[in-house]
Amino acid sequence: MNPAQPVVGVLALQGGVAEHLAALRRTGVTACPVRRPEELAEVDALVLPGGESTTMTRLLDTFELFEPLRARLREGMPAYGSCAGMVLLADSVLDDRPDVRDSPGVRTLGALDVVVRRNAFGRQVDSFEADLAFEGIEGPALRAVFIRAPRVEKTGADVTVLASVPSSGEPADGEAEATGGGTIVAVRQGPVLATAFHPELVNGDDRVHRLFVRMIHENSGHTGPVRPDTTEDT
Ligand SMILES: NC(=O)CC[C@H](N)C(=O)O
Repeated sequence: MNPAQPVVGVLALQGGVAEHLAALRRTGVTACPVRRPEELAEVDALVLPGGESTTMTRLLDTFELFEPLRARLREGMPAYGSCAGMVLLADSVLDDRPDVRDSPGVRTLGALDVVVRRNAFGRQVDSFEADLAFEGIEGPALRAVFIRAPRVEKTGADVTVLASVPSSGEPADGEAEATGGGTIVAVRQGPVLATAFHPELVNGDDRVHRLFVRMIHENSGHTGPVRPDTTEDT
């Protein structure tokens, strides 16, 4: 039995939980915060917001959510991670310090066949905004807000690159090949979506959340409409 609209959870340990809930609700789905394993069991899909991936790793353990969440992802639950959420969904995470091989303190959920580097845009540009072309999203360029953002440095064969920004500095190993020269900032693999930026912070543009809700519908046979793109219902 599939109700017409899915129930979408937002991992509510840290970060822009309220903003993601509001954006999801504007698309027409039921959205609720998830803090406990019982709440995770009730949702059809999950958003992992930004924050600090080391802190979120600790909180996932404290709230006994890490293993149940990894299990749901393995079973194919649709998920969308923004910024630190992208870091957590990755298979493998590199630190911003080039001398450190892996990122200590981050335990990843392994739902995306990508290598992600944390804080990849350097200290001088802790935050910036960019207008992006985004595959699967129509209309004007997407305004993207990056805050101590990660980047994707390698993608597996089943990963689709959805958006890149022009590279500054030296490309990482394999990056030029994967991106045609840009730095990858949004990817999809099956029912899993990730962006290095924060669409929930851009008022009046819910197109990334609408894309995610369409992915949930595709994946699960939910039949209800995704409200069309409009800036009027914000
Ligand atoms: N805005 C964010 O989510 C920042 C992510 C943070 N720099 C991390 O690596 O976890």
